[in-house]
Amino acid sequence: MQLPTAFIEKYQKLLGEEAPAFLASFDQASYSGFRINPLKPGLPVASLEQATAKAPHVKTGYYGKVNGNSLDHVTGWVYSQEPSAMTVGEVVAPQPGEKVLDLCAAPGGKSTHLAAQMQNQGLLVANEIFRKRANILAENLERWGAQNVVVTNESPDQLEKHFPQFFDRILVDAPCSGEGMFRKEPAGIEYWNPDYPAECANRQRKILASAMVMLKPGGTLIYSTCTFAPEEDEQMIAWLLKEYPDLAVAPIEKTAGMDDGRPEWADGNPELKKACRLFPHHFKGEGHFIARLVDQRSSQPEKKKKAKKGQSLDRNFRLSKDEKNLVNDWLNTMVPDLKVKRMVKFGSQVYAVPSVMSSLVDLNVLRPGLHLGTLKKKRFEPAHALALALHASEVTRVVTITEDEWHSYTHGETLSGHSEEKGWTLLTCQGHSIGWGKVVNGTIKNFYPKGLRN
Ligand SMILES: C[S@@+](CC[C@H](N)C(=O)[O-])C[C@H]1O[C@@H](n2cnc3c(N)ncnc32)[C@H](O)[C@@H]1O
Repeated sequence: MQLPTAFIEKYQKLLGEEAPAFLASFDQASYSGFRINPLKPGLPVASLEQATAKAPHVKTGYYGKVNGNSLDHVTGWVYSQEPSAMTVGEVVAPQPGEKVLDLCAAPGGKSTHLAAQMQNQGLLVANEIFRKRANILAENLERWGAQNVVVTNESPDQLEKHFPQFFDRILVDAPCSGEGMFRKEPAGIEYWNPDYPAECANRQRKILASAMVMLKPGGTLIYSTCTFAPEEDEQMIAWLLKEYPDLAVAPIEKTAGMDDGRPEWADGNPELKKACRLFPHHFKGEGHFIARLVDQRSSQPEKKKKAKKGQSLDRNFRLSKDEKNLVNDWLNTMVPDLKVKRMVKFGSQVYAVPSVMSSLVDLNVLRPGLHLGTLKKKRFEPAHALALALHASEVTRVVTITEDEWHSYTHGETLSGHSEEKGWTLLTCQGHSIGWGKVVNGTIKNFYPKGLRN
């Protein structure tokens, strides 16, 4: 690989004796990996057969490639993620019930990992600044079947106005110079110049300043990049510690091949050793930097905010009584155990909002929670996202189809010869919830979203 001379000289200086091994790693093959989804009701057997090894550092992680068109992938039983990137979610370690923010979230590798650990309890806000990327993020989270995720499309400085001191845990997986992606995406090398890391660092400081506005006293901030540049890594943590004296670096458990942070590449503060570096000449992955910081102010018990008279968290998004009844009747018949405490509509689209979510007003929200379905004239049509978030055991009417039929279904075809009982049914294939069908005169009408058909 043709690396820029200035890049080579920089790392020769920084790494000394280690530099030849580091630079040689750019000519070696890159690593692929995937995580399995514990929110789904079984193991993705076909994908696991493709795994080359278990990733020892991530509970749900494996080395190997998954097929993007496979049943496992299309139904969200697996997520393809590079093995060093999956270390981040493991360090974030969100707990069920917490309020968590993934501030730079698209396309959703880390968000899906966080959602998996939260077990549908609490709130994960997955935010992305660019609309197109935010749409991809929402799609990936929908496949993953997480029920407690709100997807927003805001810049960090807008988001901070909405969520002051709100989150228990914030991940800033920062836009960076991406030196750890050179092997996978060599085109990225063209953007690199000696000043690029410093430019990225300016942007990262702004993003981190917004993150700090949103962090609760006593909360945890996780900062990660996929670059080796000290300006964006140790020097960024040194800056945080100076700017926010309440923050302290917390240790990260390191397994084979993981390096300590390098204090000598910043201000010499030995605390920086607690950060984690993943170098491709030591670790089987593309490269990452991760630091965990804890706010040492004591956490305060939450005050319940009273909605002002005539206002509510969801004003503008309320369903009428009739609309609510329509949705609840459908849910009670088809998914009796799904209890929706907070329901909103965006246009004709109905969502279940995580109850600890703040107001939706004045926030650019793509997905305010689990998409339940669409209000049609006097009827309710369930959303594809709802099918992907449910297990067959939770749904009163289920039809199991073969893999060949699943292919036909994804092409938009109707299915025949299954069920005589009229009405909605969840379709499953090899235990995977794949979407909705509606039985009419012995055939199953296809409700696979047109935009996903192939
Ligand atoms: C490293 S990527 C995130 C990858 C993601 N966390 C994942 O695991 O799939 C950084 C993200 O930050 C977004 N970004 C770019 N500029 C930004 C800014 N000024 N503020 C916030 N996010 C920004 C990018 O669009 C990109 O999606």
